[in-house]
Amino acid sequence: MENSILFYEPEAPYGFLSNFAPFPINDGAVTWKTVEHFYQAQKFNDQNIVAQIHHSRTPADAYALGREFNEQVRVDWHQRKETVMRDALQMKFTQNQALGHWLVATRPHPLVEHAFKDDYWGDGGDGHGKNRLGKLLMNLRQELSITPPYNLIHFIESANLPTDWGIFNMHGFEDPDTGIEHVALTFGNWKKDEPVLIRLHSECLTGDALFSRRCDCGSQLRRAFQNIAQVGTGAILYLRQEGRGIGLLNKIRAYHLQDQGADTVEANEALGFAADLRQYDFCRGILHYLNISKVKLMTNNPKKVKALREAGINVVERVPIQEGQNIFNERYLSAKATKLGHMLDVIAPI
Ligand SMILES: Nc1nc2c(ncn2[C@@H]2O[C@H](COP(=O)(O)OP(=O)(O)OP(=O)(O)O)[C@@H](O)[C@H]2O)c(=O)[nH]1
Ligand SMILES: [Zn+2]
Repeated sequence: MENSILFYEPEAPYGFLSNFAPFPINDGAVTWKTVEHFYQAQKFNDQNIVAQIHHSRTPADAYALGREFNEQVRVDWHQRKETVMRDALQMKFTQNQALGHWLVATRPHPLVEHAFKDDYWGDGGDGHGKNRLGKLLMNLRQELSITPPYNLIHFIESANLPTDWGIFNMHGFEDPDTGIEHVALTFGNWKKDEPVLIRLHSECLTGDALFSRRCDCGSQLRRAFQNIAQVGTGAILYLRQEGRGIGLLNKIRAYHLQDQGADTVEANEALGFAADLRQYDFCRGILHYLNISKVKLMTNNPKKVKALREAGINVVERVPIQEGQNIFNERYLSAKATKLGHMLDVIAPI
């Protein structure tokens, strides 16, 4: 089939789809090194054989043991094997969180296990095979693509990003509803339940890229990078929510009104917008992809803490990030403190 994704070797492109790929699964009692270890072991009632397969060093060893004891395969194996494989794939792609997002990202391409020696699970090398593994993966992909958090954001691709504070990993996402692109920058590694230092940073072209002193964004972004580099691990979710969600040109219109005396909230409202249009629920999908469930959030904005908690993210600590106060942004910061509830030690009156 044209534009199919052919996979087989774990080290090759799309190798993460292979049952030999090094992603552990836990069946509630035991952790198995790979899907192949789990699958081969389910063939047998004899617990000695199961133990030998469980401890085998590689998936190839597990596969060979499954062949070696072929005479002792349970009599009902042929009826059971599809259910066993489906359960194994469900565990693999939901317990290894990024994998589920990678699987969904393969849409709409057909998935084919290009296995010359296997015309049941694979395509038999020339397409005559049943490709049952590819079909189970496509069924799971369809299921995940309509299930939170996989349907909140679509992972697209990752790349390295050398910065002034070290080499970060950049992960690109697309909001399936709006098409808006978002970026997450990660540094270092973390375990699943470890609290991670993060920043939800809303895009501010003027502050982040044009060195504006009208706001505190650019200083906060630099501080977020510094803090993460200092700690050694962390993530910056760079959210395309320019202008608190009203966009760049409307923000310039709002600035124009502020040049004539309005404050940052009055200007939004004069343009017919609420003070803050930003939504954060899609961040749950990004944090799920990054395997982050507990955060130390760098923010002065209580709404971001509330939004993440409502999205089921455990905000264990708020880390203040008061940076870049100056004569040009003191009115803006005062308005954020008095009208938007930001936790700022702002010195100047409105
Ligand atoms: N509409 C509007 N948006 C502004 C104005 N000044 C800055 N912004 C936007 O406000 C947002 C600031 O985002 P952040 O710094 O991530 O968040 P915050 O809500 O200030 O809270 P912190 O996390 O404490 O920084 C950016 O999208 C800016 O473009 C303004 O006067 N009007
Ligand atoms: Zn700004």
